[in-house]
This record gives sequence, structure tokens and C-alpha cells, in this order.
Amino acid sequence: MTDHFPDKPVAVTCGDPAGIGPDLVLTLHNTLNTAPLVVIGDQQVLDDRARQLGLTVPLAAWQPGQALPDGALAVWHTPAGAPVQAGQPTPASATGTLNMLTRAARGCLDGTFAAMVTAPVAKHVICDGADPAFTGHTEFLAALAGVERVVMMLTAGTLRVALATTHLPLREVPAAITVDSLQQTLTILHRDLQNKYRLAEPRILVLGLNPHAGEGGHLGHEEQDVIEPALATLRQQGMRLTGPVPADTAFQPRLLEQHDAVLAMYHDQGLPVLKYAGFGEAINITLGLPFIRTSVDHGTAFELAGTGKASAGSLIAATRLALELAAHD
Ligand SMILES: NC(=O)c1ccc[n+]([C@@H]2O[C@H](COP(=O)([O-])OP(=O)(O)OC[C@H]3O[C@@H](n4cnc5c(N)ncnc54)[C@H](O)[C@@H]3O)[C@@H](O)[C@H]2O)c1
Ligand SMILES: N[C@H](C(=O)O)[C@H](O)COP(=O)(O)O
Repeated sequence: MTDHFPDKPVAVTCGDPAGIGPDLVLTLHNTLNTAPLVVIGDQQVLDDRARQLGLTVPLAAWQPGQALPDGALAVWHTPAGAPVQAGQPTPASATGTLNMLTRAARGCLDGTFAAMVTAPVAKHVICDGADPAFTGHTEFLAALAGVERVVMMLTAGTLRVALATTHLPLREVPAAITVDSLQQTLTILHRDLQNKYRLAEPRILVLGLNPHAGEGGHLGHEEQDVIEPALATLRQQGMRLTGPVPADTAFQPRLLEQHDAVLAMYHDQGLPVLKYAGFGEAINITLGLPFIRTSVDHGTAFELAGTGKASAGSLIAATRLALELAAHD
């Protein structure tokens, strides 16, 4: 754990109030009790959940401009907007959930917060209750920050997997991967591996889209038409890129040891491997935003909310990384 903290607090959003987010956020008081954290969520929900779990966690109301309380978890009260029962999601809380994200992100942009960490939301709940176009924190925060492209990367130990496309139907993936989009994605990934992970010359392993990376054009053309030209241009600029390699054999120790990150073409090409390697302890980080944002590797797990069975490992790891990155920013 880092010994020094950022000067400003790190915001932690509670996620869907009926999910495990509030349960996990409460654990931060004991595990990271000296860290400058501000929880953004409904204080009544947190109180109720602590009681349900049999936890004693002192909560102190906080507003921007105030000092952080001693010995209590600071909470910027952001109403859920609906009665909340653990494990029973409702679209009526969706606007409240988005309000948490907006407060955290605007606070990062205006200098109130040093970084933000997010507990999980359920995309369908937000689509049904507030914004039918919502596809995830990553895209929501990019739009709020006015950034055209960001990159989702999940890390588990030394394994880092970034995605060329994020939350979209599988049938739309090929069209979303263009020479331009790939070059932008790789440029962001390369830059943030340098700036955030202190890798002077990052080595990136780029996966193909089709089985066996297209088998020389017999099993698809995207490798030849899109991925190879994008890599060729970036190699000329000095980037160390391998690929496109077949995804099925890319995740072997020899290749992983020779690279600092893998770029997968779509969500379920890269994330199952990453989550198999480290589910529960892995971290989701958004690269390319004008502020630091980390998150958990899991979803709302409504069936575990209020039971005490949810593991806080990923939220703690994500919070530690946000504190560490912000302290060195
Ligand atoms: N960061 C995020 O906001 C995020 C990430 C992934 C999924 N989601 C959303 O979460 C919702 C539910 O998705 P899902 O069911 O596919 O995934 P999930 O991660 O909620 O659950 C998958 C499995 O893992 C278990 N699990 C999840 N978190 C756990 C924890 N902390 N400790 C112990 N066990 C845990 C669950 O009980 C379940 O068996 C979806 O609406 C999805 O969009 C959000
Ligand atoms: N793709 C993420 C995962 O599988 O863990 C998750 O859906 C969260 O994405 P956002 O951080 O964009 O909400």
C-alpha cells in the first residue's frame, strides 16, 4: 500500500444502491481508514446496509469545500431517489445512480477530487430508468468529459488486457474497428502505459479479430485490411507492436512475458481470460480520460447484496491504484 496519499480526496461512487456496491464501500473504512476518501451515495442506504450486515461504520456527511472527518467515512449524500431494498433493483434509482457518477466526474474535472473509483452499476437498470443509451461507466464518463475515445483496460497482477471495442453487440464489432479507431486506441494505450505504469517503451500484443487471425484472408479480411495497416503506421512511429496474432494462442506465458499489455478486439475476446486469471482482485481502469478512474472487475451481484458474502478485494485494489496514481500525478 502506498505510504503517501494525494492532497485531494478520491471519490468512490456506491453504484446501484440495491447491488453489492454499498456493502463493499462500507469495508473501505476499515481497510483504508487513513486514506482521503469521499463516498458518493445515499447515506440512508449506507446506514441501512451497515445495519443489515452487522457492521459499525461511522458515517459523516460531507460537502465539497469541507475538511474530511477524523475517524469516519465521509459521505457526499446523493439521494437514491427511491426506496432501496438490497437485492431488489429498481429503475427508479437510475437517475440517482447517474447523479453519483456526474458528481464524481465533475469533481475530478474541477479539482475537488484527485481521482474517482466506481462500484458496479447495472446497465439495464440505468437504460430502463434514466438513459436508454447508457452502455457503461466508460462511455458515460468519456461523453461527460468531452473525450471522443477512451480505452478500457483490466489488469490482474502483471496481465493487462485492453479492448479495441467495449459495450456493443457482437454483430457491430467488425464495423467499429477501423484503421483510425485502432490507431487512436493504441496511441492512448501506449501513452498511458508510459505515463501511468512507468513503462518507457511498452510492448503491446495485438490480437486478430477472426479465428487464426484470418488465416491469410481465408477466414476473414479485417486483419489484412484494417489491423495490419494500422500497426504498420504506428510501428513507423516507434511503437513496439506484435500482431495481429491469433487470440486462441496469445495468452501463453512466453508471449505474455514478452509484452506489457494485450489489445483484444472485443469485450468477450479478452475479458474472460483476464477474469479467469484474477476475478475478485482485478482492476478496471479507463485510459484516455482527463482524470483517473478505476473500478471493480465485477458487476452488481444483486443476489449477494446485504448477505456479507461479497468480496471487497477488487474495490480495495481499485481504490489503492487510484490513490497511488493520484499521489504520483
Ligand atoms: N463495473 C461495473 O459497473 C460492472 C461490471 C460488470 C458487470 N456489471 C453489471 O452487473 C450486472 C450483473 O452482471 P453479471 O451477473 O454478469 O456479473 P456479476 O459480476 O454481478 O456476477 C457474476 C458472478 O460473480 C459473483 N460475484 C460478483 N461480484 C462478486 C463479489 N464481489 N464477491 C463475490 N462474488 C461476486 C456473482 O455472485 C455471480 O455469480 C449487469 O447488469 C452488468 O452490466 C457492472
Ligand atoms: N466491461 C466491464 C467488465 O466486464 O467488468 C464492465 O461491464 C464495466 O464497464 P464500465 O466500467 O464501463 O461500466
